[in-house]
Amino acid sequence: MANQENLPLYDKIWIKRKFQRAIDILILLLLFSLLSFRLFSIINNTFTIPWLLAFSCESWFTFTWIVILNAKWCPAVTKTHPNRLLQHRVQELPRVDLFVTTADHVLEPPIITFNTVLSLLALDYPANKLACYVSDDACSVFTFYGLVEAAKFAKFWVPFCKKYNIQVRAPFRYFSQVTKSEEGSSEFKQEWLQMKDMYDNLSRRVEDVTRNSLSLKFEGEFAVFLNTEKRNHPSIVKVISENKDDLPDGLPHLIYVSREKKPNYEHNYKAGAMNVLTRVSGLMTNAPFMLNVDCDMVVSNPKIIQHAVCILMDSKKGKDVAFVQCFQQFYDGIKDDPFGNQWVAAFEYIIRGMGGLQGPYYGGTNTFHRRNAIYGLDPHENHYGKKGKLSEKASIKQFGSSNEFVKSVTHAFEGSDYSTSNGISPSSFIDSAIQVSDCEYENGTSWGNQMGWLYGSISEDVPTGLNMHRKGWRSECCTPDQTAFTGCAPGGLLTTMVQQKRWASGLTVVFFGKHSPVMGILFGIRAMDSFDSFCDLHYTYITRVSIKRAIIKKETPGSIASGDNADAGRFTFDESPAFMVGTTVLLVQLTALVVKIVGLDLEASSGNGCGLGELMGSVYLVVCYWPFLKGLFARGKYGIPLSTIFKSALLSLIFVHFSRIGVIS
Ligand SMILES: O=c1ccn([C@@H]2O[C@H](COP(=O)(O)OP(=O)(O)O[C@H]3O[C@H](CO)[C@@H](O)[C@H](O)[C@H]3O)[C@@H](O)[C@H]2O)c(=O)[nH]1
Ligand SMILES: [Mn+2]
Repeated sequence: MANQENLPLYDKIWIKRKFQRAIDILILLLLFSLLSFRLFSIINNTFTIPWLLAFSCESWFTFTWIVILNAKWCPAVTKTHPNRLLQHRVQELPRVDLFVTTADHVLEPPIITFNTVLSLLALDYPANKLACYVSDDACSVFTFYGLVEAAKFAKFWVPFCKKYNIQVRAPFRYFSQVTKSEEGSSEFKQEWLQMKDMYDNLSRRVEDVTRNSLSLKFEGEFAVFLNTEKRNHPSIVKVISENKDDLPDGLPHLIYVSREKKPNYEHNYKAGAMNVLTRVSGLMTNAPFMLNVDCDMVVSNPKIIQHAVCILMDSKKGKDVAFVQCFQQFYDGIKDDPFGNQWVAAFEYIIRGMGGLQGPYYGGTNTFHRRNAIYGLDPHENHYGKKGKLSEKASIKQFGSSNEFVKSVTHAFEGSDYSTSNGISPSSFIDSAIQVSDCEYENGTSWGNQMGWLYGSISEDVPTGLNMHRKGWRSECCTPDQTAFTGCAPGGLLTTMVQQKRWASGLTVVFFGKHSPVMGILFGIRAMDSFDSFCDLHYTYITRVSIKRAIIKKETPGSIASGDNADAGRFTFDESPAFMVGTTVLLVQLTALVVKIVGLDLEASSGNGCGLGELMGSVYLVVCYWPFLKGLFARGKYGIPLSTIFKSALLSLIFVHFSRIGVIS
């Protein structure tokens, strides 16, 4: 019998998809024939600008398709074995620091954030190995208040979840799924009612306080928030709760961090926040691994850390893994989502495909990182130690001027656990934590530049992940049967537009920036999206096939609407001109179909008319615009406003009129 100790903690299984390959090749052939058609057409025609644009865009699409094929064609899944981890290595289970970022208490209400935090505090993992750090870029007293209250509730909620092995540990998700305590022992029913009551109380209190700031007194621990402004305030670091006795079945530490902000100081968005959390946690708990989640993600598989740790701790394959990426999955998404916000195809094909190569890209959330990789080591240095010890001067230059922090980096490099087990608790590091959260701390250091989360783009995840792969690190997907994290996908057109626009502009910066993937195409699949959007825009413009996607990337709406939870699963409309385009396209297609069916097809006899191909094209487009078709007949916010329908009808009439004149003449 094999020695259990030597069994791998995870296996990688390559999967074959022959049918998919056949389809992929077919598409490639079609793309090639389109290109040759263009090339031959130039022989008979004059060279025009639209021809050039069409040809360049189609060449780009062909090129990206080839790159995508490369990524898709050796998909792999990882299979983790947490039981092996637990049977033999309980003593050695590593610490994991948990990071949550929030930046706006209006768009990201405290209730959402503290639910994320509660789902993390309730993870199935020894509580004394976990610490949860929340970065608040809004410096919001409401978020802080919510966390303080949530920590009190956690004392009851976490034991309840563990006792009854509840799987969904974010209370708002749990209570929306289990709305009655009908099943289980009478003891369970009683405790369920208590929990529900406490949770309802908690959310009501936090909501009341958020709505009416007067009821909150700026005393005691809240005093520091008096006179702070979102973009102008000193660093605030507060240990909300502490597992002082180092109990595995206690609660993880909970720490609130709001880094210093000053006008005229670049704060570097989420990347800046992540680097501050990295330093504060380095001082306080210094876990070798760090999990980062956005405040709108919740854990839906309480054993996820065990799975991820299997990958990171595997003695053979795990050594050169810098990060483990869990997929983003969504609750309450739109059924048959017209925007593709749930990324189903992307995960299933592209990301799994990359899993068989150097690994998936870093998605920005739901990711476990290796601290030493974030600190800039490459896999070789991590394994064999850094060549020659860094002099004190060099370390300060690289990591900043906190001696305490530099000391913690040395410990991290040596792989030694030095903090709480020696009886030193997080609260003894408050002063140094405040120091490393200051605006000026990073001046002249390597933070955001060669190491940590990289600056220069609002899509910090792309350059940060690329940089890891460039250094030779691998990454792995972690997809246990039970979904690891769930979040809320944008539901409406507006939220989608804002997100896509931000991604496109962020990615464009990456594409042309310092860490540009142009040098390493294979690493750059995601950043290529930026160029895609550029080509999409021009291409849709020339062909007028689907102006919808072009519009999504053109518009610049003012604010992020995050509150479309109420509309979960439904497509909503308003008076925005953005909807006019889709409605017009739909009406034109419908008119074409009616004309064909009723037999008003004047030009058919001239041999110039519409055949089966065009008919199928129109039907296909109508299917693509299904949500709009439903919108034509629905009323209220789920229906297209009458004024929009009227304007679109006018536009399509004009369009149809001129097309017919064009054809007849
Ligand atoms: O100055 C900032 C801006 C944002 N955030 C936080 O960063 C996260 C992501 O920001 P969000 O505005 O929600 O962006 P999304 O487009 O929803 O996020 C996706 O895209 C981002 C950029 O590519 C990634 O960082 C995210 O992880 C990924 O989920 C949220 O928790 C924010 O609170 C900050 O902490 N500080
Ligand atoms: Mn988000």
